[in-house]
Amino acid sequence: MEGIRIEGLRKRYGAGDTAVDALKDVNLTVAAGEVVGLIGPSGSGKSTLLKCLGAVVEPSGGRMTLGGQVIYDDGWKLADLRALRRDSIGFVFQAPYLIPFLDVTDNVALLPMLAGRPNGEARRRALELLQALDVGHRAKAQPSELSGGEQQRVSIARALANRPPVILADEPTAPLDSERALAVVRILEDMAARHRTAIIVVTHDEKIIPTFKRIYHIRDGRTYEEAGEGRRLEEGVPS
Ligand SMILES: Nc1ncnc2c1ncn2[C@@H]1O[C@H](COP(=O)(O)OP(=O)(O)OP(=O)(O)O)[C@@H](O)[C@H]1O
Repeated sequence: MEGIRIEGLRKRYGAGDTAVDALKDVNLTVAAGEVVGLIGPSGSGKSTLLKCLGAVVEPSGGRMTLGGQVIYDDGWKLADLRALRRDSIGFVFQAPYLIPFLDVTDNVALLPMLAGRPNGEARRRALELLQALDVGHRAKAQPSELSGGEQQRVSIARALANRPPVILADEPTAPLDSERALAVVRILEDMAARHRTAIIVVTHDEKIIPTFKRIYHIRDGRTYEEAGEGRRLEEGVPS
């Protein structure tokens, strides 16, 4: 399938007496065009799961499919993990991590340029995305001249710049007020639907948790799907 499918994923750090089983049995699917929430207490394995999905950390077993491609099946199935990270996965973090000495357009155009796109084409695409995210008027500004919400929208544009099939967002709304946090989620949902991107949002943020149609909980290295549809259905059931 397109999107993300994770089956029986495991990750053990270290060996012997000091080994830590950070992921014991993770099962999760995100369809192309869908945004799901991932919630879990500190130490439950969220960061480890994102690092495995982002091909930053090697799992110990199980299977992961991204954008229709098996990337891990009891071992990496791709020789070039850097190309996978660059071309297939967009990252959005709690802090926007924009490059301070590049203007907003070049922050977004940088990855496509590194992937070999001509500069003019990469900048045009960057501008389109910035406009779609309502920060087109700030295209020539330096990151330091932007508000926190504007910087986060630029970082979402950057994550979308290579049209990745998958976006991993780690606490993307933590520093934002309610209105801006909800706006970021709406943008992610809109972008997922428009570009058929599968998006996982790791969050503790009570402001945005009720907006997810589907939620996975992770506890002690195991995932559980919450009956998110049920919450909506309950609301819709006449009393
Ligand atoms: N590099 C590592 N070496 C050994 N153990 C690790 C390593 N990274 C994480 N762990 C352990 O794996 C478990 C899961 O950690 P992880 O960072 O994935 O949790 P988390 O849910 O992201 O937590 P938090 O919300 O606090 O960031 C924890 O017990 C942690 O101590």
